[in-house]
Amino acid sequence: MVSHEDLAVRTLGPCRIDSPLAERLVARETTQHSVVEEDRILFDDTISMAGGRGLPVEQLPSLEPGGPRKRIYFDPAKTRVGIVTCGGLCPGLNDVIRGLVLELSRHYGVRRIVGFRNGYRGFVPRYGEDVVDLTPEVVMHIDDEGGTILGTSRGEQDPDEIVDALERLNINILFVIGGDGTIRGAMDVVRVVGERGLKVAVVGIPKTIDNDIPYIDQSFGFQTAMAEATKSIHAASVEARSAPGGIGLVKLMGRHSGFIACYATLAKDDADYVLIPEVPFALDGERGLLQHLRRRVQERGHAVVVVAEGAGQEYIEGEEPGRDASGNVRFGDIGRLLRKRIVEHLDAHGVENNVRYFDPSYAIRSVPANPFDSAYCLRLAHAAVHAAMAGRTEVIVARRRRRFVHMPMPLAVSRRNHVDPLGDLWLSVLEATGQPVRFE
Ligand SMILES: Nc1ncnc2c1ncn2[C@@H]1O[C@H](COP(=O)(O)OP(=O)(O)OP(=O)(O)O)[C@@H](O)[C@H]1O
Ligand SMILES: O=P(O)(O)OC[C@H]1O[C@](O)(CO)[C@@H](O)[C@@H]1O
Ligand SMILES: [Mg+2]
Repeated sequence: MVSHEDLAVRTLGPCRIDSPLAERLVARETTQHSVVEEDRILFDDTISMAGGRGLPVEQLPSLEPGGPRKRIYFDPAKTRVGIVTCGGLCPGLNDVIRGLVLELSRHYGVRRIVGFRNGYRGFVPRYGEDVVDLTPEVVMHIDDEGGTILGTSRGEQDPDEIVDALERLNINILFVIGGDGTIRGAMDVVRVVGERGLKVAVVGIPKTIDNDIPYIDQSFGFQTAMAEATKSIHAASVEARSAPGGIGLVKLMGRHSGFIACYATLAKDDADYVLIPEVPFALDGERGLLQHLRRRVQERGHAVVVVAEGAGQEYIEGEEPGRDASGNVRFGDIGRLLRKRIVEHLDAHGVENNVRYFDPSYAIRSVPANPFDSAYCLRLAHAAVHAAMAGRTEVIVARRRRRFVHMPMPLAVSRRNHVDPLGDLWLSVLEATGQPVRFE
């Protein structure tokens, strides 16, 4: 259970400098639409959860609100900022970079902003990466493209070498844009910064198309990626309906969390089966997927199956799961295995079949952000700049139940966000597909 202590935000010191944004804050008060800096946002949102703690309201776990402060820690004229993007691509990375640079330069008057190339290796001299000056002119139209203008990478780097680079360049604020691995890396940087007695703020903007960062509303880029995924489901459905015994099979990203598969399915209500890592399924047997699918094809002539890449890994034999440079597990291809097993099963039962396999893979995450995600990225970037200028460190900025908040990095990596097999989302998926609660 998340406690008050888990939500405590670290700061570099007292805020003694008037913020250039202070005038705009004079009339602000806590409302449905804003939370003033003196206020806190309750963590629990049901009476049973909050009441179950048995605490007076002021002692309930609460989050620090995001947003501009009247007084800030860093003197903008003397502040030097670094930005890095790490991990896999996600729609909106360029929007976040652009938002950071524009907010820092236009509203706070920060003049020295650099981008480190290709993730954490951009700090390490032996890779020979250059450092990019990020000005408003450089970033103005980068949101038109997917990817990240800074490049990204996986793979472990020595936090001491990262902090050496921060020291060499006199960086006061580091923005890290990345997923759980990136945030863990940032926590190592914070540790070394502390050991050396430096005053460097490290603020994260969480990035994951898998939507697997806990305690936040959907992560940026998720909506865009999910919308892209619907195109493959639609194509699979068209193919399936246009051939005798047509079966459209779509594999979507989602290593440990099946959010993309679930939401894309709900958005394009064409799928008959959704398989996700969180819900194990039996392939064989009277109540297994294959029998069910065969009956469905015999009755209705076609079917669409959506599978998240991390689902059903226990069926992939003979292949030791590999690891990527960051140590993340590389899964076997559940889509190809399903295709093989479906064809074998239907052939064995003399059922005509035409299986079409779609693997949109990277295509869903390399596109530019849609307008919703672009706006979301910009607002996250604003919140990140406000947090950093106020000396917050080892935090990510996040939106939780539509409020922008500061969340300590340790909490953000304390667990993974999963589709709850007993929760509302999975229930909606079951209702939309009509598939059984379990294949067992
Ligand atoms: N446990 C860890 N401790 C320190 N650094 C880490 C850790 N895990 C990953 N990193 C570093 O963070 C960077 C990005 O990590 P990773 O490749 O796991 O992507 P990610 O940020 O989790 O994003 P994605 O959502 O694409 O998985 C890499 O340089 C990696 O070495
Ligand atoms: O092949 P890459 O670039 O390492 O990334 C693939 C992985 O990255 C993600 O997009 C995010 O972690 C996963 O869904 C996917 O398995
Ligand atoms: Mg990760």
